[in-house]
Amino acid sequence: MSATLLKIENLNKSFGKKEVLKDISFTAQKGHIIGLIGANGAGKTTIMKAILGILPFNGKITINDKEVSIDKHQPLQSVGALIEYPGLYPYLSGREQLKLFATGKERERKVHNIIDELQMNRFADQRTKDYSLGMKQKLGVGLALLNDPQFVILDEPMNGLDPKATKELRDLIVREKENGVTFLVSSHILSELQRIADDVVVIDHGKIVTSTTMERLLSSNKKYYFIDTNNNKLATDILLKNNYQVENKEVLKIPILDDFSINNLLKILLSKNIKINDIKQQDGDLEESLLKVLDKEVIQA
Ligand SMILES: Nc1ncnc2c1ncn2[C@@H]1O[C@H](COP(=O)(O)OP(=O)(O)OP(=O)(O)O)[C@@H](O)[C@H]1O
Repeated sequence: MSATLLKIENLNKSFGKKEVLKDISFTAQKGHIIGLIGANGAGKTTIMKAILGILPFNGKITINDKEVSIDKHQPLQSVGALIEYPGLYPYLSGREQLKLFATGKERERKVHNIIDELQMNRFADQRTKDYSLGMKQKLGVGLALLNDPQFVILDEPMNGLDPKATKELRDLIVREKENGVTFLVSSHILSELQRIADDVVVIDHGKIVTSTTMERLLSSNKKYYFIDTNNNKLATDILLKNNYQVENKEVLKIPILDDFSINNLLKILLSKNIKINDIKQQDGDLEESLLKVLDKEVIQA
């Protein structure tokens, strides 16, 4: 059996004359967490709706090698999803709604487990009309995970969650992944998914900009030395003359490239009587580099 759970080939979608998805192709391997990253309006929700067969599209989508479309929903039986805002019944409690949607055997156990896992005990018996955005979001995630799905699609699940709830949700996703569940999780904030996603698909204006592993994306992030001296202007001039790159001249910001040697750099500065006040190493801001990639795409488009 193939290790590919989801396969999307040449997915195109227009609303009227507006092309919203342009030739999207990617796969999700079983047991992986795939982060779908893109700014608001990039097309994340539309991709998810296409996978769930709730809108017509051009192209081919398969789950476990079985085709999904607006009128082929059979492969979706083992799929759980939270798309946009969870549709909740305001006068039912969270527990009642979970009971309503629990299927198969052991419904009580499923409801009990999910309330426990998501730490919803405190508010599970309140009517959802009184829930905060974060509580609604948790219940929405609970509904998506309720029936022991093989594949879970979560659209911006961290929306409205405080840092503690965000961490709990991240931990839950990772635990479920360890049980073999596959996830497609969207966010417009890379750092929300940075620690959990195995693979990442970055989309912008309906096109894939990058599709790679999270590890590779992170390793493309530059590292820098930040050096403060008694004369940063002079130190910058000296380093530029010696073919170093210096990105910021207030405090010297020097990218660490392949053949970089901090010893050689310091030797040069010390030989010119420059005094080093401070030196530290730091990773670049991945979010920032990603935005640069996206900006370039926008300019080229
Ligand atoms: N039913 C619709 N009719 C017309 N345009 C639509 C429809 N649904 C989505 N769009 C447009 O498609 C584009 C992609 O929307 P989509 O909701 O997929 O983006 P997104 O990446 O999920 O963004 P967000 O995080 O803001 O939801 C947007 O320009 C949106 O306005």
